[in-house]
Amino acid sequence: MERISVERGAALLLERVKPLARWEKISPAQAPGRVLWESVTAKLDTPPFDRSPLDGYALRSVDAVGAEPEKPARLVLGEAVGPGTAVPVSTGSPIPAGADCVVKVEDTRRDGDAVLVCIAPAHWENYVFRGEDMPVGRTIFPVGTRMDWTHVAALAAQGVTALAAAARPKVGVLPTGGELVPAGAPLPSSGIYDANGPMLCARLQALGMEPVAFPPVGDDAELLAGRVRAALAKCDFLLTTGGVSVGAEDAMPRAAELLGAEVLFHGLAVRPGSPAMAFLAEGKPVLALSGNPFASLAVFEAVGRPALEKLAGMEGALPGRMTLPLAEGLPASQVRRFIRAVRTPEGRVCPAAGGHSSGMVWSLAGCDCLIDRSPGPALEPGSPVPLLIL
Ligand SMILES: Nc1nc2c(c(=O)[nH]1)N[C@H]1C(S)=C(S)[C@@H](COP(=O)(O)OP(=O)(O)OC[C@H]3O[C@@H](n4cnc5c(N)ncnc54)[C@H](O)[C@@H]3O)O[C@H]1N2
Ligand code: MOO
Repeated sequence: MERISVERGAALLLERVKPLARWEKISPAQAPGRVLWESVTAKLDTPPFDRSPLDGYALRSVDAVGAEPEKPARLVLGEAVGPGTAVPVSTGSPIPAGADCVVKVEDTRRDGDAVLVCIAPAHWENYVFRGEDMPVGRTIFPVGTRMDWTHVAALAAQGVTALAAAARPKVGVLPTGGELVPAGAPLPSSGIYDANGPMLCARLQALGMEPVAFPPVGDDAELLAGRVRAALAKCDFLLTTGGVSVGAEDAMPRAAELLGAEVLFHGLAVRPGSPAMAFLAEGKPVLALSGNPFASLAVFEAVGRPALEKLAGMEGALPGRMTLPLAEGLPASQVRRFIRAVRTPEGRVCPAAGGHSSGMVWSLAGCDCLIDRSPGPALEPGSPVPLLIL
């Protein structure tokens, strides 16, 4: 089994995935996690009128040239701004025609029906122009934008009630392994509850995809081939876990053969997750992850996620990457490793507490990144390491 780099594996899968050609109307409230099928263009100027950013007086700056606390400019209060006349305004209210500035209330004193302006305002000072935020016709969010809650205010301010979002990819999740038991069933001796299925479904949900959970299937290649085929009929992309290694019971490579699949790769040069494979069956992509839950998570993030984001209409989107110094040292490694980790408030990265060996899941909880550790000698605390952000 030839092991290829994670990047090569991701590229091989990515090039065989096409964005879905389905879309649907959603409301702004449903926007978080969704991808725009069409650009959103401003239909109205926002703000819709010139407005004051503070409580004070709108006036013509030429009427307060040279004003100082000891030598204030006196302007009569009126309903309209004109030579020598100011109009009281409050934060967010329209600035009356004719004014070219607003003086904040703290920089003024009242004098009967007049206001004493104690500073000389500049032309257009404290003046928010109509359309300054989003002018009519501007593309506010281009096609392919993956929206989150931070996009909602702009949509709402534009009065948007419906927008066209790419359909959420239906991603099947099929855990394999004779030892697996779904939640709620009694646990036989040498059985374990399926952790990968629920974990990957939760991850897909968080990424704005539509998970389709299939019950765990045993290690029989023929049975597995049938279940993969049936699952592919109900989804756009299938994730499986388990059964990809070299053990006699590892049924996935044989199932792929039975399906007449085109294998894209089998074996990645990374730990954990090295036995992962990807193939096309029934014209759809399958990413077969190893059974070890952390291995399945890491390879899903590095290889599966870019392909799924392309399927979802986010062409070229890659998982976020950054580099941070290690909070503690790492031992030497002869192979490339993904290490579950947490970013600290001090701007460092710390391997997760708890066990890291095959099958362990507790230490995954609360992780927010993976350390992408290249092969090499031990690393001192403070050494910069690349991260893949979850
Ligand atoms: N002789 C060799 N043996 C193994 C090799 C190897 O190169 N030579 N590779 C090892 C590696 S690395 C991994 S990873 C596993 C991959 O095999 P599978 O994909 O078939 O994974 P399993 O053996 O089924 O599971 C590994 C581990 O994770 C537990 N597991 C599996 N599925 C789930 C699930 N859905 N929820 C929770 N836990 C799960 C499973 O019980 C095992 O403990 O092969 C190694 N062997
Ligand atoms: O590489 Mo395995 O996927 O150690 O867990």
